[in-house]
Amino acid sequence: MAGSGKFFVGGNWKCNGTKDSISKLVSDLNSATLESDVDVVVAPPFVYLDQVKNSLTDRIEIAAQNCWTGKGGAFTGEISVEQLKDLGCKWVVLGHSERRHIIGETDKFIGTKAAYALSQNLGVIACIGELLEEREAGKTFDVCFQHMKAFADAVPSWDNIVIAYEPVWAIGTGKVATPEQAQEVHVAVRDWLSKNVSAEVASKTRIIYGGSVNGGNCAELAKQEDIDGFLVGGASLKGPEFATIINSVT
Ligand SMILES: O=C(COP(=O)(O)O)NO
Repeated sequence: MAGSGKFFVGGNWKCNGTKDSISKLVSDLNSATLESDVDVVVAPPFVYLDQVKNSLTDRIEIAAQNCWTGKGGAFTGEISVEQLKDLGCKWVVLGHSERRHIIGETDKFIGTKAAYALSQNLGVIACIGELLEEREAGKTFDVCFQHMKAFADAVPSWDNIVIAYEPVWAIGTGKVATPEQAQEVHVAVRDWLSKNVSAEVASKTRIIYGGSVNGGNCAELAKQEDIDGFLVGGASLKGPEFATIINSVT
């Protein structure tokens, strides 16, 4: 299991950065003082994974933002799990709403990727979350449970999975979920795991929140019993602020 701390914080850099800006960000992360019981992961764009892995402190693992569904080969433009592991990746983000709603990845396609990644001992940060119109229609739990079922139907084990609840309406908008809104879904997801997988998996699986987390709102969110960390976008591109977020999870 890649990382077994009680808490987990990921930085999803998305399609951002240059060699120079990433060098500065890595330097800021290397000089940060980080809490001990938090597993920390950053997910650079593919093209910077090697640079980051070879310059970042070992205290922080690297993740990919996507992967192919199986072994490499004649799949133009894809990146295989084997290649990601060759670069030192320990995790991969799968099911991110930007890949579901911009790229059009389906639950089944995402599940296939998750199953293969886990079969090769690459940890999976499994993203779930509803659109604003789905929340407004009272379908938040239905959508999140649909995403959970798609992962559960595909994965060989839950040992190396972190669940990231990321309400789509909070991603990149500055409209962070309230601690109560986030906690309500995290509790429901943990209960779903207990009922559909096992009480043990429900208890040990880290469920992290993502969607406009920043240095100002992280502490209130982190106080919630079932928020085990964060998956941070924009604020993870600022080293000192990302360190503040990491250290808020206790
Ligand atoms: O997509 C996100 C969150 O992004 P923001 O923090 O920028 O809302 N994490 O994967």
